[in-house]
Amino acid sequence: MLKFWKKKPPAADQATPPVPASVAADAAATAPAPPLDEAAIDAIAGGGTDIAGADAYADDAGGALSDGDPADAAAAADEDEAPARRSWRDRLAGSGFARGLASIFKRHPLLDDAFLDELETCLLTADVGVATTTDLMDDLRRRVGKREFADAGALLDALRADLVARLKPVEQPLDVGAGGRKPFVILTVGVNGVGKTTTIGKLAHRYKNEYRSVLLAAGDTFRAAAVEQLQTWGTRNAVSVIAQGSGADSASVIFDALQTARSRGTEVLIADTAGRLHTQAGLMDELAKIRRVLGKIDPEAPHEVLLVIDGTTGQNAINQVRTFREAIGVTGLVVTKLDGTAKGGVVFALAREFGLPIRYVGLGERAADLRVFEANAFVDGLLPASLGGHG
Ligand SMILES: Nc1nc2c(ncn2[C@@H]2O[C@H](COP(=O)(O)OP(=O)(O)OP(=O)(O)O)[C@@H](O)[C@H]2O)c(=O)[nH]1
Repeated sequence: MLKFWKKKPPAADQATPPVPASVAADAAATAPAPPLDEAAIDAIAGGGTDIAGADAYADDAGGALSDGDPADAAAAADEDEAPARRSWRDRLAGSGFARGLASIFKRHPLLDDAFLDELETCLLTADVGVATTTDLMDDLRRRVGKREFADAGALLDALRADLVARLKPVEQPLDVGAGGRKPFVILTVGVNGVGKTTTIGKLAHRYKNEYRSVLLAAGDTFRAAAVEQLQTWGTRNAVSVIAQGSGADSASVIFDALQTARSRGTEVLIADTAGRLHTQAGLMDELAKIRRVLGKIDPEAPHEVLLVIDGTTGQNAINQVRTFREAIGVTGLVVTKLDGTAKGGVVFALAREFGLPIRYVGLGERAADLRVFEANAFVDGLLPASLGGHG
């Protein structure tokens, strides 16, 4: 039994945020489109019709196709790149995990029981999860018992190696050029407020910087501000956004966007969806509908279903992955908000529980703060750089 439980129960799972009850009226410049008629889509898709003029199509569909101003995009890029890119350590230093570990190694020069107990508590409170913590601590206690470590520095090296080994299997970057799919369709899903729209903006920035053509689909038709937010990212990065009025059918918007992307030869299509609690069966069904209608144009689409997880969520993230995986099938994860006060340990819990690729992590709000997940950099960012004479 873990010693931690004898002292203090773990924090209760953080509740997921509520669904927004209303949408801002001013964002709905166009009337909501009627719900998507899947029979009509069969007719379009079956006929293999491609759209001749994407702009005209978007307008006809009551959509707003906002092309970004390259000058704005350049300014945004300057703004994002101007200060030197901050290191992983810099970004993760504020996390509960990093601060806890730094403090333990500073206060305990000796590898005694007090040190090991505190380390165990730190892992658990940082949301690493009971199973992983048990594994890790059993191994460290055994090796300390055998006097395998000459000093705290040697134990730190062992801890680093163990943590990296746990994350290496999920270090699988997303290759949007894979298989020559055009467009490569990314569908982003997740509960409310986890950072889906922001992540899409950052991805658009990243792919544009890789000289890829990108189109965004404003499929979050529930929260009007999400459409504006996406259009702002689109403008900043000179990326078109396909949108319809608020309350429009999400599947219809994303279907339009895929048609448009195909007709333009766009390389990457990224679709936003409304935040939904994993307990809302109706909204979860909507995701299945999106997959169905995309499949009518391209049976393999979406090529990536990215589930965005808020890094501060704690163990509730496990339930979210489970439910979204059942509803739509998840192929990759993005863990956001690992900067600031996030505990960070949930990344280890997710890796152990699901083994799903962690494609990106969010280390801040700026475009350049979305990083391709790297196990070594992440673990090094959490662990103390040096033991300041205690090693
Ligand atoms: N510090 C930090 N903030 C982030 C990060 N990613 C997103 N955010 C912030 O999180 C908040 C919510 O982000 P959104 O992109 O609106 O979240 P969403 O999932 O689209 O929200 P809904 O549409 O309501 O479901 C915003 O204030 C973002 O700036 C990150 O990696 N770090």
